[in-house]
Amino acid sequence: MDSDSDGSHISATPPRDSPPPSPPPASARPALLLSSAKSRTKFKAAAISKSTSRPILKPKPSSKCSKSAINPDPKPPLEGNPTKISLPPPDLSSLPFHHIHRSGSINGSSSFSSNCNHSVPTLLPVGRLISKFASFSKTRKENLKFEPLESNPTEPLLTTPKPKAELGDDNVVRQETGNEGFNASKVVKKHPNCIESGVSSASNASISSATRVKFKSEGNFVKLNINGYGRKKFKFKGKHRNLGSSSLGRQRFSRRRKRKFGVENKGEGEVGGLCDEDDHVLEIKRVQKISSFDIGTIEEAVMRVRDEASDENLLRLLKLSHGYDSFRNGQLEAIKMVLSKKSTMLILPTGSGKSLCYQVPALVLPGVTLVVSPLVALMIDQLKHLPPTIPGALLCSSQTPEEASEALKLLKNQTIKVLFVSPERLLNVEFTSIFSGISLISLVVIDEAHCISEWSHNFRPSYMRLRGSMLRAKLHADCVLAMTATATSKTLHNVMHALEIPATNLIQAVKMRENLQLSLSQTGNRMKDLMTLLKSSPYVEIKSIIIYCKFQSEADLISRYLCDNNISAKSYHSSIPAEDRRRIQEIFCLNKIRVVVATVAFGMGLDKRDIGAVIHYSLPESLEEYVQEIGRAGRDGRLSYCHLFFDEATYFKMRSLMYSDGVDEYAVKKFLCQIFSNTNSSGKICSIIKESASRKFDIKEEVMLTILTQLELDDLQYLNLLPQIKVTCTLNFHQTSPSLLANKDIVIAAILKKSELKDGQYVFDIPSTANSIRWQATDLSNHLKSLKLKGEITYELKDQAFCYRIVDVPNDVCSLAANITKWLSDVEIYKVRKLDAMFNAAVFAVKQCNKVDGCNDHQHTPCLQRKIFEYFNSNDDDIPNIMAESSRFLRADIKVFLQSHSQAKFTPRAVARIMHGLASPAFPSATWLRTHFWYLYCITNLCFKIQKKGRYTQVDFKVVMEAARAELMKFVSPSVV
Ligand SMILES: Nc1ncnc2c1ncn2[C@@H]1O[C@H](COP(=O)(O)OP(=O)(O)OP(=O)(O)O)[C@@H](O)[C@H]1O
Repeated sequence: MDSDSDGSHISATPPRDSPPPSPPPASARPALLLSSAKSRTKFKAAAISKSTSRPILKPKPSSKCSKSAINPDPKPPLEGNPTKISLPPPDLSSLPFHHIHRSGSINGSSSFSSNCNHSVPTLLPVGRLISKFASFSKTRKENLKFEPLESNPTEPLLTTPKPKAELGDDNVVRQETGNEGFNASKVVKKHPNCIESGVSSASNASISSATRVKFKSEGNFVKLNINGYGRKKFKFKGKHRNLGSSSLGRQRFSRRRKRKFGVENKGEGEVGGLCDEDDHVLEIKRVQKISSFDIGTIEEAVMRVRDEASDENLLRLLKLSHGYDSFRNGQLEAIKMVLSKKSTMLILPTGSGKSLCYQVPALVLPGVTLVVSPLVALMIDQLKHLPPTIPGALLCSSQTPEEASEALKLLKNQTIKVLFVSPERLLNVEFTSIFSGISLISLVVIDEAHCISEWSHNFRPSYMRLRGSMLRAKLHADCVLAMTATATSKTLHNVMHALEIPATNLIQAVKMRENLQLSLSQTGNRMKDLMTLLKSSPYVEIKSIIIYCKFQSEADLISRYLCDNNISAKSYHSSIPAEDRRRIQEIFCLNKIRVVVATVAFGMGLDKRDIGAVIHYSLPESLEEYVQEIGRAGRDGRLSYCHLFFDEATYFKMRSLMYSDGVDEYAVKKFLCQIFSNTNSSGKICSIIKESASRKFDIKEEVMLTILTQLELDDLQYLNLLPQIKVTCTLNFHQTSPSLLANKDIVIAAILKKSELKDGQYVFDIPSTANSIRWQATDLSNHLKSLKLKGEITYELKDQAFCYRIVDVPNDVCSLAANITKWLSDVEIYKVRKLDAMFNAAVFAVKQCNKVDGCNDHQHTPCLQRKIFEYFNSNDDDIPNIMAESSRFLRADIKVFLQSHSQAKFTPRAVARIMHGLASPAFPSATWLRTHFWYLYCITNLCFKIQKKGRYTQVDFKVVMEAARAELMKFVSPSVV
């Protein structure tokens, strides 16, 4: 069923297959951190400055602060040597995928592109991700030329039902079903995504996981992933014949399973089992539809659409290429807009099928469709989900040079129809030079387009550099499709402005799907309440759940706790190695674990259709984040459950954290001085070592990048950003002597001139050496690599740096610094407002909802949907908050703190951070948590003394900063009161 609704409809979703959930047990009132609880329960209007558009303009020169005022060597803000925390470089050796070349692709014989050759490889994603599929290995050997894949002997074949003991969920199921009396309300009907209960749970679970692998749509790959059944019969005439055989095999396999397990599945468990089968049947039918037409028929359909992009022609093409019977809300409109070369902004809810809106045009348009995606994992996932009729490839930083050049070759030959790239790659000069003078790209798709806007919940500096003018100039792309699921009107305006999309070309459907039942509760003991929730109906029966939390440590703790309580769970966050994360996502998708406890890092691009519940253990940072995360539930259209736990203590902590990126004008000015310190450097490569600069200016690396990105943008254009590299090289010679090698190698000659000899090793700076011979730094690095391969040298690189080329030097650094600081501060305020809006919506539902529109107990679908709708459709900047106005001890504490650290240099922000228990590059927690102002000490009911980070988190950060400013003034000149 298509569960999407049109924008006009915002209402509660009546349960389709199961009764409404019985409410989780009432949770305790939250314990307040400080004694001034009264003042915090009242809302007060926030004094927040209003700003709507990018405020930075090239500053006019002022007499005080001119080019000459640039001081290249600012003093560090803190005397002494702050503890240095060095992070290991990312390990790029464990690449997540390879390319598979399958000779003689569908495209080869087609006229998708006039330039297409006859025997061209189709690129498919593969790698360890799928290496364990034995059936696939077979296919590989027979039909395809593949790279060797790693096999995991410990891992059973997914197509084989697992022995009971291996299924971690079994105990859980038994125990939880044995625990049914836990919740008073008895479940009559099961949630369709539920765990099968009873004795046969193991068998059922194994069916479930096995069949899910077989029937899950995995684009190019899975449709080739023959499981060994029914290979003889196939209808497809082209190279995709495996596709047909695969689906027939699936059908047969499914029937056998039905026969084998049908008896045990009777009763309650049957519901779940049948639902799986229903899915399978639908998927089989869809795949059969695609496979039962040959390429000629699809080509003909494409030609018809090219002649006339009518509803009828497009629908026919959709059926043939994707096997779907109809378009969903917004899809047809978006496809038509794109086919008529109109740049379009598309806002559709998560899981509503945005990808289809570029996939169909990719088939029809003559050139390549370039899809810009923020995450490698997302790109891989999207590539996997391309239908077999659309060959695609991707380019990302974690590829080997061979893989990247292979993908580029396919792009140039137009053997692919879709290329996924990261924004960084798209901005790379080497990449864009491919397109100079030729029109290869028909359409540029910006996925997760909200990342362009600094006002979005997910701003990415590299996305900000994507501009309509740049795409036209560098890629000759005359049509842009920007897609997102969540954007406020301010974000939307920003994105459309950046990409030059006319206001009329906006397609927007409802923000949320209707099959999500939203509930929430204020909690005093989240872990206890979470366990209660998971053991009560309907959650106890749901077989696939995501729990979102704010902190990595929380995720680890909860997953351990769940495992200890016989709920199979894994934690997922960015500190977990990429390979392990990939594996966790994979086993979750195969329903081998029931719960993933994750930070925000999990879920982008996750297309698991049967997630039955999303639980927020912590408040999301914004309503956008909330909508996006709950949108991962119920993608199969079935009623799914989303519960949010919130409490004031976590809100205060999160609100405080929002200020951890902030910078002072003073620091920005010093940073700008450093950037432009070499005024004679026009055209040369400059670099700033990230780690040391971050400590020196007390600015986080991401914020430094944001500032540099601002300086590059159209309205300023002071510099061009270059790829980041490690700039310090320590080199050893092995075969030829240095001087002899220098005679025949210009790079070595330059290195000898530029390097210092330390312990027999040559230490030099790569950018300045490259400048001395007018080379690109990346070319010099490549040259060193080739000398290393020849055995001439070995070397080590360190000091990751921002690299840039200066275009223009600002006349007035002071006002430029002021403008940038103001802009950063506005972004910070906006982020805080988003959190306030999220918290307020939760508080409203719990405390103010009159429960007349269908809300009851903890279930607040209608009122939360209304709040979300209002949020996305209003420009209201005046969002109230519950922060304390001040504390009577604040000034006194700051005074004592300054007196006891009189040797250190503080800014008001640095002091406020310490009072909020926030670390910064120059004031790392390793050093500063020793001060007792870092923590708040509380005495619990049981007379235990516990410490909580952030003594003043309940007081607005800006208020603490102002108090610090006043005390610092007094401290510096005691006459100031
Ligand atoms: N017209 C259609 N009919 C039926 N299913 C469809 C249709 N269009 C897309 N789908 C299916 O909907 C699911 C979600 O599609 P897709 O991943 O493109 O969603 P999305 O909007 O990009 O989601 P997200 O915002 O989470 O990335 C996919 O499994 C896809 O095959």
